[in-house]
Parts: sequence; C-alpha cells; structure tokens
Amino acid sequence: MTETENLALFLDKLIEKNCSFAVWSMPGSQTPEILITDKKDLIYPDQFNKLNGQEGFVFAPYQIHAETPLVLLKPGIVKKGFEEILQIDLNEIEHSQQRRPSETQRLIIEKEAYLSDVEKTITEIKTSKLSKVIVSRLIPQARKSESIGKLYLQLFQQTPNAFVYLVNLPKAGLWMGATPEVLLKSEGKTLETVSLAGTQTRRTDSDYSWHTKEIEEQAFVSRYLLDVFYHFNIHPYTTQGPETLESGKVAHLMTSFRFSTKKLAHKLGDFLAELHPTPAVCGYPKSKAAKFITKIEKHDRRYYTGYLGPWRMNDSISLFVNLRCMEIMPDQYILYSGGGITARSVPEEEWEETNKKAGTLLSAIEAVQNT
Ligand SMILES: C=C(O[C@H]1C=CC=C(C(=O)O)[C@@H]1O)C(=O)O
Repeated sequence: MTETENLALFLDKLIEKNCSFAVWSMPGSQTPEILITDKKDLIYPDQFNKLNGQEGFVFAPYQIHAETPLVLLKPGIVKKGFEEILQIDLNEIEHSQQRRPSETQRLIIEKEAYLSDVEKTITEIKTSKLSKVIVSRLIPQARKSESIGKLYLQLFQQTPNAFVYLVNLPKAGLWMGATPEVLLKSEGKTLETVSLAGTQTRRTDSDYSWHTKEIEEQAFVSRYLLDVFYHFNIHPYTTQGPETLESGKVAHLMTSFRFSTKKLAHKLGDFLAELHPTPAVCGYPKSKAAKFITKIEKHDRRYYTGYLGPWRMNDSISLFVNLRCMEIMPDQYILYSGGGITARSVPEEEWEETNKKAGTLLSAIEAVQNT
C-alpha cells in the first residue's frame, strides 16, 4: 500500500474509534499534520476572547451556542508528515464513547426560495444603511460507502493552495473543507490578516478582470479590517493587493495586511474576537448584517463561517475562515455555501456562485465515489 492509502486507512480508524482529532495541511504544503487529543484536553471557552493565553487547535463556530461550542483541542499527540503520523500506535488511543452532535434534519432550501431571499436582501440594502450581506444555503449530497480518509486525501491532492482539513469532535461532529481564506496568521514577528471577497470562475489563462460589484464587495472587507486596526491602535501596517487568488474552481480578490506581533501582545484573543466574523462572511456594517442574517437564513450555520487552525502552537498562528466546507452525516454530506450580496447583485448569478463554490468538494466526492 502507498503512504496515501495507509493514511486514509489510519484516518478511517480514528473516525471508527470516534477519537477527537484534527488533520490539516497548509496552503502550498504537501505535508499533513495531525493533533489527536483526549476528552480531558478538549476545552470549551464560553467567549471568543477567552482564547487569550491558550494554545492548541481551534475549531470555532459562526456563533457560540450550546449546540455549537467554541472548541480548543489542547496538544495531545501532535505529528507532522506521512511517516510520523503512520508511526502512531492506534492501540494507545482510547476509543471514545462521547456523544455525536444531534442529527436533526438540516434545513435545505430550494432554488426559488434562495432567489427570493437574495431579492429581499437586495431590497433591504437599497432601502436601509446595509451595504453588504452574506446569504448562505446548504447543499445535500448522498454519502455512499466511500472512505472518509480517502476523501480527505483526494481533497488534499486536488486543492493544493487551500487549508485542507478533517476534524472529528464530540459536540461539533465530523467536518471537512478546503478553505482559501486566512483569518490570522503569524510569520516570525509579523501578523497577517486578509480581506477576501468577490468571486469568478477560475480561468485557465489567469487573465482576470474584475467588475465594480466584486471590487466594492471586497473593499467593504478591507474597510472593516482598517476599522479594527484603528480600534487596536495597529500602525504602521503594510498592504499587498487587491490581487487575484485562485482556489479550487473559483478565483477571488484578496488584499493582505501585515503588522508587527508586538502591537497585539496579550490581546490576540480580543483582536480575534473583534475580527470575527468579517464582512467576507457576515456583511457591512457588521451588526446590522448579523441581525439581518438571523432573520433571512432559516438554517443554523454551525461551524461554517467560523474559523479553525493551529493557535499559538509552537508560537505560531494559522487560522482560516471555515469556508468550502461540509458536515459529514451518516448518510449524507451537507455542504455550506454562500455569497456576498450587494445592491449590484443579480439573484440568478448569486445562485450559480454558490454552486461553483461547492464544486471543489462535490468533485472530490464524485472522484472518490467513482473509484
Ligand atoms: C461566503 C463564502 O465566501 C466568501 C469568501 C470569498 C468570496 C465571497 C464572495 O464572493 O461572496 C464570500 O465573501 C463561501 O464560500 O461560502
């Protein structure tokens, strides 16, 4: 068996034993990393800013509720690379009896209902102080007998420039995704956050041009980040972009912002709590958009548009926004996909955009189901 096949089998066994773990790979890296933890090392901070002073792998929801807690996996077994991971002795890992999340039906809306919600959102934007709202929907896909380990490795191979992950947790459940969006990342003494928004189909010639709708949509995110910088007295900072970022079957507009880590000494958790959710996943102005989302979306976003990744492990941070993701249920996958609505949105195009964004996961599922 190849090391990829062995790793797929290993991940399937971890799921079978219902272990709490996260496996991930950084954009551009061919190296999977894993953290496996015991029940006693799972922490549930009751507020986003309670991550101050903690370290581990974070799995954060869009909003903290009893059903969707903020989870920190403290470093138990931590390994990097195929060889190291495959040396882990499965017999030393406890089988977990912890409960899985409630498997109540997830709310799926049909195309007509989605178009009508987008229409209502556009009207609200044109007649109020709202400028942008992200409206999302759930896409179900049948699960057959395919290996989840194989599916993770398929996604890992086909989406090299994303943060590709598989997470299994007692309260959150089993999640997989390939997200292009950095929320907060450290590189030595520098911190980076990005403004990512605006979507078009990925091109083979990389010759992109962007329309006003996407340029404005991304500018709202940048503007919000600068408001947060002002609040935390972050200056100087450098910017790069907007430039095009390709990921999966789509491309986005992205601007990176970098500043010194010193600016946030002891306040990283507070900064993160203010950053999340950005207008890339909520809207602008933020509190008005969040209220409107509660009204218009009938489903619970759960961990979609939350964030995840290594948090201060080995003094380094790599948090990503949980996009292009799905919840893995016993007999189906629930994919989550959304798009930024502005006064210039066209409902039919927004529907198509949510399909395109789901394309990466759907093609990975199809590839594994057909082998
Ligand atoms: C909300 C999603 O994407 C966000 C990130 C990049 C581009 C987006 C857009 O063009 O609408 C969204 O803001 C999603 O993938 O579900």
